[in-house]
Amino acid sequence: RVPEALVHNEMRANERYHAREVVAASDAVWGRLAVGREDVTACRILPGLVDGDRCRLIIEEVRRTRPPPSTFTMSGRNVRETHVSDLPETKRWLRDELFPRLNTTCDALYDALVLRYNAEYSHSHAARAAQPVHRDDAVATINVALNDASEYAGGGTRFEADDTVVKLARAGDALLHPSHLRHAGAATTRGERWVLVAFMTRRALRDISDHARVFHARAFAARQRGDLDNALVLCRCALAVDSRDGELLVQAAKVSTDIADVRDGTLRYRALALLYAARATKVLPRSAAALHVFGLARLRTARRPANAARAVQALDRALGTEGLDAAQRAALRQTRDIAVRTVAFLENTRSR
Ligand SMILES: O=C(O)CCC(=O)C(=O)O
Ligand SMILES: [Fe+2]
Repeated sequence: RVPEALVHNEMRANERYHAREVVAASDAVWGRLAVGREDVTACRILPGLVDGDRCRLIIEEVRRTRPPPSTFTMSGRNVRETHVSDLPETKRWLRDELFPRLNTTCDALYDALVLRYNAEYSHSHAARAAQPVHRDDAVATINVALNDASEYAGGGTRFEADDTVVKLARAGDALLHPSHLRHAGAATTRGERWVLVAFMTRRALRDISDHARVFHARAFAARQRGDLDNALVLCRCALAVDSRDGELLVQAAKVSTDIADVRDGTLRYRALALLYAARATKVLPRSAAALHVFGLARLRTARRPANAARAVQALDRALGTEGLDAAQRAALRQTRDIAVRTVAFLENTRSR
């Protein structure tokens, strides 16, 4: 068990580290704005927040904007986005009208984008008009529908923790959510979906939104340099902030597996890996990475053929997921072969 004091100290160090990081980022944007005092703690739908004429004006401004829209790293080529900093009229309206009206505790706009998901460009799974699961680098995110949901199929904002998709019906409806909640842009499968997304932060970040992401990055770096004990402490810190982050659970399972393999051959860390991996597959039931690490953990703790058979099942499900590349497929097949041989081995030793 990781001592609580250690976790606490890491938390404080992280708070300072992250405050610096986010303040540096928000210094680059549009400056300080006066706002109200209402806290943002959960998702909230704000029907009719913006009027339809404004939505049309924003779309028109994007359409006539040259040079071509900038590229946002979260999205594939099937999602086009334009930074609001390239849209003078929309920027003025957002800063002087919408942002003050939202009355959040945020005192800065970190960034804002107009996104355009077009189903036409979606030829393959990897090129869907979607965004992967992520956190936004901010405290609160406002997402404004710029066109009606009747103009497209699919789409909406998916929240990982409860696997719900929020779809806004009318142009001008909005969704306000804490930026640290892991979410994705669900695939638009027909037509075109337009949204304005604005990321709001606080300059004095006392209630920092994004510890889990920063801890996760530090855990990853610690694991890369072979500092497995620290990697595990950092995973624990991140999980203390967000126990339902699937990618983090995968990472924690990998670190525990590494410790078991490299240093501590006892069942302790293997059991821990299995615990994290099982939780990861609950949060991300269709993730090849989660299923793979679960298969490995299940295999390495298997004492009976039924346990090893469960590893084979998980690996089969991983092999059935969409969007695998050749290397992932080969690694999964290899683990599956070992699992199949382990089932046979355990059956043999038992029958003797
Ligand atoms: O399409 C959506 O609703 C989500 C967009 C989003 O999460 C983002 O741009 O950060
Ligand atoms: Fe987002």
